Amino acid sequence: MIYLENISKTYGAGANTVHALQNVNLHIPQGRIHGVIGLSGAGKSTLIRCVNLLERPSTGKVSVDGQDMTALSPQALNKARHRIGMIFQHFNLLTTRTVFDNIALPLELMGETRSTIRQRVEPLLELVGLVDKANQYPAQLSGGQKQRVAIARALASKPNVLLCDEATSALDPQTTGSILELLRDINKKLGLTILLITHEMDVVKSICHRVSLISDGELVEDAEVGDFFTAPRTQLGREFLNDFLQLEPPKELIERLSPDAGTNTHPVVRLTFSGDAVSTPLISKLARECEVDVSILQAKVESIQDRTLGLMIAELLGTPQQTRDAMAYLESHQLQIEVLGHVQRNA
Ligand SMILES: Nc1ncnc2c1ncn2[C@@H]1O[C@H](COP(=O)(O)OP(=O)(O)OP(=O)(O)O)[C@@H](O)[C@H]1O
Repeated sequence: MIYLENISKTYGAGANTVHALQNVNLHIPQGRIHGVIGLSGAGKSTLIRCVNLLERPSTGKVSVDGQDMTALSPQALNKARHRIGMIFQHFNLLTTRTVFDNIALPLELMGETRSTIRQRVEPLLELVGLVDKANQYPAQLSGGQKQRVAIARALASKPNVLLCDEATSALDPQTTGSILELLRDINKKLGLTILLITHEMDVVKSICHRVSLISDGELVEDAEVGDFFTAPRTQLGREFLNDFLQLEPPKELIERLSPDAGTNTHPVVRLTFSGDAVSTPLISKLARECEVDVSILQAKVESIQDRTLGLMIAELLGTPQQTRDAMAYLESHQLQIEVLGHVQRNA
């Protein structure tokens, strides 16, 4: 449905050149909800704006629904954009128009008659739960209601793709939840393909099927959400995950952590379990079989779509040989182990 092939985007020139996107390849099949995450300035907005050519890529090809967007004439591009709705962080509603008239705007621009417009807008008001607000103005609405109007407006021209540019970033967590619920509902009911960019892992966890991680203009991960949350492949992916899970060693322990293993130290490890490992009593088995003591400092279990993810920060207490055996044992049971550092025994 959406294909980005070798997309690069450069802003400025000479010493001011910014490589906002570099050789990005991405395929989003029809009916999927795809999230793109990344740090501020990574290139997320540029990426999403390249899909409907609000930004024209410097090189590469963008196809949506079988159409090569980069090859279209201005008129044909305008028409193709009717099939691609977009919503924004700050809603972008016209303050002088009522809710009804905001939703009607794209249809007016398409030259539809008043009766066609009414027939189209009324079910959309129903879909987004704003029938009773039809004659109100944006200033009279909450942030969540404004975003509902923006969603209805984006759907007015019957698009088959919806682009969401940080659509929930200006909303409180509860309202975010209700907007995500609405997007999920629309995705199911209308079979709409949704591409969203966000810096919030919660958003990805809640509604995305697949996620891409972008860093300095490059796509560094692209995975099903369950896989990304259970086994991110890059350091940045792990940092996003750790921020989301908020599983860091206690502060006083961080201060005592040394990167080097000494003769009288033991390792502090972060363990990530998924699949069968979550429901297996591995830690007690580990203690018995490798004769190490395991001191659990923090632990958490998360459900991500159909997967369960367990996380733990623990100290492994034993002789150097015993702790090596323990780590080999854990690895052989498909746990991911990250050694956070070493602390002095009896410290
Ligand atoms: N019109 C522009 N002219 C020059 N540089 C730009 C322009 N738009 C974006 N950039 C630069 O391109 C890079 C990517 O920006 P972009 O807005 O796509 O990132 P982002 O991941 O969406 O960031 P944020 O989360 O902060 O919105 C940044 O270095 C930014 O400064």
